Amino acid sequence: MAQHPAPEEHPDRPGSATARTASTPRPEQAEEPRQPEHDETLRFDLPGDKRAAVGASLSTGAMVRRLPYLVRRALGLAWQADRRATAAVLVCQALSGVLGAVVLSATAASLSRVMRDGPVTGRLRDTAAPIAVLAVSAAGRALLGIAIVALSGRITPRIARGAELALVEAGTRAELAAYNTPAFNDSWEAADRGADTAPDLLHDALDVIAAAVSFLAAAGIVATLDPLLFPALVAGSVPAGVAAVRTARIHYLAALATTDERRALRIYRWWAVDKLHADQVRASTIAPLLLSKYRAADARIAAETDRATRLAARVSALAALATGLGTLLVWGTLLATVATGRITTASALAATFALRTAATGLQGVVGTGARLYRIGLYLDDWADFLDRAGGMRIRRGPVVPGAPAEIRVRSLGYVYPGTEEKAALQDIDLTLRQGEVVAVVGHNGSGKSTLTRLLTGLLLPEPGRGEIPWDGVPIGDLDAEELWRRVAYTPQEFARWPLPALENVHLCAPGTAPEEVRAAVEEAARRASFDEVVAGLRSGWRTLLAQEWLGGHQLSGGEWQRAAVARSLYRTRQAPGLLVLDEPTSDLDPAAEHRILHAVRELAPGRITVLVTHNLANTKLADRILVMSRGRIVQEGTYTTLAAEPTGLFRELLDLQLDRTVPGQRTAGP
Ligand SMILES: Nc1ncnc2c1ncn2[C@@H]1O[C@H](COP(=O)(O)OP(=O)(O)OP(=O)(O)O)[C@@H](O)[C@H]1O
Repeated sequence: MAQHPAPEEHPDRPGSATARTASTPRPEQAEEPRQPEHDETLRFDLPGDKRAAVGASLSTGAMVRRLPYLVRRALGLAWQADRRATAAVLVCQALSGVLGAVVLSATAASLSRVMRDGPVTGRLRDTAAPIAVLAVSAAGRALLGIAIVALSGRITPRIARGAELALVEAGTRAELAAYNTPAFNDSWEAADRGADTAPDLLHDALDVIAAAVSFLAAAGIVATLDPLLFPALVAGSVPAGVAAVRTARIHYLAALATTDERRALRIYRWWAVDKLHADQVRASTIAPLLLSKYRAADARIAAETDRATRLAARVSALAALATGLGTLLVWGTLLATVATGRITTASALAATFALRTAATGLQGVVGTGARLYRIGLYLDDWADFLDRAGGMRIRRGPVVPGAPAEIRVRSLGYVYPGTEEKAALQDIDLTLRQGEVVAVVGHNGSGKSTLTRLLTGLLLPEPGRGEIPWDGVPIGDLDAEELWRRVAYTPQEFARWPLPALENVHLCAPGTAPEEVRAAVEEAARRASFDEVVAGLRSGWRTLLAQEWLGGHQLSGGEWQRAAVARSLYRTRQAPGLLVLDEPTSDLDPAAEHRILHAVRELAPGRITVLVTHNLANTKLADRILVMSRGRIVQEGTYTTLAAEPTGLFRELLDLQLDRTVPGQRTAGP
């Protein structure tokens, strides 16, 4: 059996036993009180998370009020997924309900006929017709049940895929800044779970409908036999119903309480087994550390789940006790009606059968209804994400930009969420003009990449923290799609798309004929030295480049970077506006780097070019260099002027880059 550490022993958990033990000095040593130190853990706290409140308010009344809406919603999803199958399933369900009622009344009729006074043969003959009806109806119901299962089996995978696709589409419509906010990540996670549960909604809705129909049919028969029995039936079923809702609430809240842990499990799992880090997992022998963190998170989930299960069991036990009393009430009422002669023994027998059916139906409505309600909460998260993309849906202005003649940056500052004490950018004032190549250099973390994300409109200036007008129009007023059509951008962490080489460069809309783009792609590839790579591929431009898939060709890091740069250079044909290359040659050999820098210069006329680099020799090709430190531009000039300054950051960095005399260095020669 796996030896999971007890949750309170987890060293990462602030306040955990181990953390306290590690940081609390023993009395004989405790001369100076020390502040306890704790590592930060993966936490995903959500200020203002509404779901805990929603879960806590889950009550029988709320569930009953919401049930019709949820059933409609489930059917709506099914309708979107497959109209004909949904219509067929509804017809089958209705027919099944009718046949259920027929079975019940045929049972009642045959029982009352067989228990009448008179000769046995006559009584048996009289039951033949209702029994035949009963048999045919029961067989019909069974067949309809099979049809319902088959039809919903056809619909539910379509609902699942539709819900998933809608979610992915909504995700691509969110602002980039969304990814920096915990609330967005959380709402994505919740929506993802909602998409997973969407198909269950149909199953449960169909079960609720079936249970409701069965209850109504049986209750109708009970009420016609003796109206007194009906309230007794309802009262007897209430405890089980309330328990079902309470149990659903306990499990929903437990799932909510372990959101962090479940997310941490996925993260540790990914780090442990993803191909991207498989070499480091082995070489740095980190597996035991990752697995211990995984086990600790798992243990916390197990502890919470056990607690919820114990609580739910207690609620169910109480409900079982109350259900016993309820059963006493129902059967006591039935016996009293027989004893007082309100109904005959034959009717009582029929009522027994109908009462059992009605009780099962009612419990089905409430029990499945509670589950439906819980799924409905997840589905709300999904629907909310589709509407608002986690509150971060891209909603920009309508202005369609042309290739910018001038991009200005005025008093720009930028603070990432959660880093209020340290602005990524401060007081940036800058003008970029068409035809110019501007290099950006500076220390790690000085804000270079952040600046490129703002210039390209991937991030927007926050209110009160400056403006970036493109030809006089604030960047937020530009239509986002149209703006990005004017941008060719290679980020520092470029994508390695799992696509054939040709598509990996042109990234055109589906259906684009290869011959339409081939010449331009080849030209871009030549400029980025990617042509040499393609020449060596087993199927040339048609080779699938997908390092994470078996069968996909593996490129080296530098070869991928050539592909990424070729992509941007190709795009300059369609996007004659702004070319931004963030560290485009960091993995390249000198020959490839040289060729790309030439291409940048060649392509400069007619566009604004921004080149972020740590290799200061590369800045010689720039018309202007911006030197950044701690979010500010601290120097500006050409290579010649900046290199000639006796002091300043550029000079300092240049000297360090040229200086390779280090202690212990061996001198050349014998
Ligand atoms: N998504 C993010 N969320 C929070 N802070 C961020 C985020 N991205 C960057 N930062 C912070 O903003 C600051 C500037 O980062 P940026 O990536 O712009 O620096 P850079 O100059 O490009 O660094 P490098 O040379 O290492 O690429 C850093 O302090 C960094 O920690």
